[in-house]
Amino acid sequence: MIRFEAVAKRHPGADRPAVADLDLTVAAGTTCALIGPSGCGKSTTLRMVNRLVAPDAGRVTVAGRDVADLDPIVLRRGIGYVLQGVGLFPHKNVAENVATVPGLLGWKRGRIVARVDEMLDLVGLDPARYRNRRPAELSGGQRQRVGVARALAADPAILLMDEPFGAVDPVTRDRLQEEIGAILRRLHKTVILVTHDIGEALRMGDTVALMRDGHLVQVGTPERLLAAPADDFVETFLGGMRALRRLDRLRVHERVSAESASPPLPAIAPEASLREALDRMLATGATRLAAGSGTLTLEAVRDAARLPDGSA
Ligand SMILES: Nc1ncnc2c1ncn2[C@@H]1O[C@H](COP(=O)(O)OP(=O)(O)OP(=O)(O)O)[C@@H](O)[C@H]1O
Repeated sequence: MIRFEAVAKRHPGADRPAVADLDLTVAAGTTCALIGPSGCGKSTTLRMVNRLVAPDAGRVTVAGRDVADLDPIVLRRGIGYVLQGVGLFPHKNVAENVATVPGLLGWKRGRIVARVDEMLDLVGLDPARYRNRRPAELSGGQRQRVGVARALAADPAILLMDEPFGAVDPVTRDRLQEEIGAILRRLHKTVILVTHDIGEALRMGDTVALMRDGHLVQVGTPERLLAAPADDFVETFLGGMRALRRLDRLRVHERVSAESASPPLPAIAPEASLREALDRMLATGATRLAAGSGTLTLEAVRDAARLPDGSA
């Protein structure tokens, strides 16, 4: 369990606190998604858990112990940390990257080799194919998978993820959210996930904590936030998500226009959701997709995303 008790932090030279009077509990084995506008204090909150930032007031406890009383090096070895797009050692290969913490912990070589392969399998990378590659020889999504494998290698109880999928394309991001989310649930990890993406927060979070100006505005299950937003700010923040859920429900064939596609366009199955169609458009840069014998336009997807009363 991770607990923030009346935690406050003002960075040196800043005119206002990055985090103010924060109380938050993340139950063992659950994922808490921290979300809110840029600069609201999410990363500062996360970095107080592994002591990259020290609170000015209040305390942060892990499994009941104040992190301020723990040796930061020992503390960090027990916490996996995944960052956006970076963090892999560029001159080390995939296996060496994944082996970092087990190596620091003095594991025997045979155990490390077996663990590296196990972790690569876990995150969906064939060890034989990928273990000797350098990070530069991987796609963005594969790099993020290696980042997760490395963070989990020494089997930490806690994982801190700061915009872990922020640098990958939307289609890959969706897949990573599903797969990594399932792995973390299965392994019963206690996770704090910082994200800008409300879809990611609602998909991966057992609880979602919405912050604004250093304060916690609302915390609860995704269902609770959607059903009973605490105020207009939460409502507005969730508005985008409502539109995406609407696109999830509508099928491409419901919005296709009869005109045939020429010149050749990227194709989408008529049975696919409009959300998938939007992702395809974002990934390919195309504003029109071929769907069966018709065409789906970005305009049609935009129209569909609007709620009947026009509020989204
Ligand atoms: N090292 C620092 N020194 C001074 N001010 C800082 C420092 N780190 C963060 N801040 C300020 O503290 C506030 C909160 O920053 P923080 O990075 O926690 O927000 P965030 O919600 O994670 O933002 P983003 O979503 O843009 O990453 C911001 O106003 C930021 O400018």
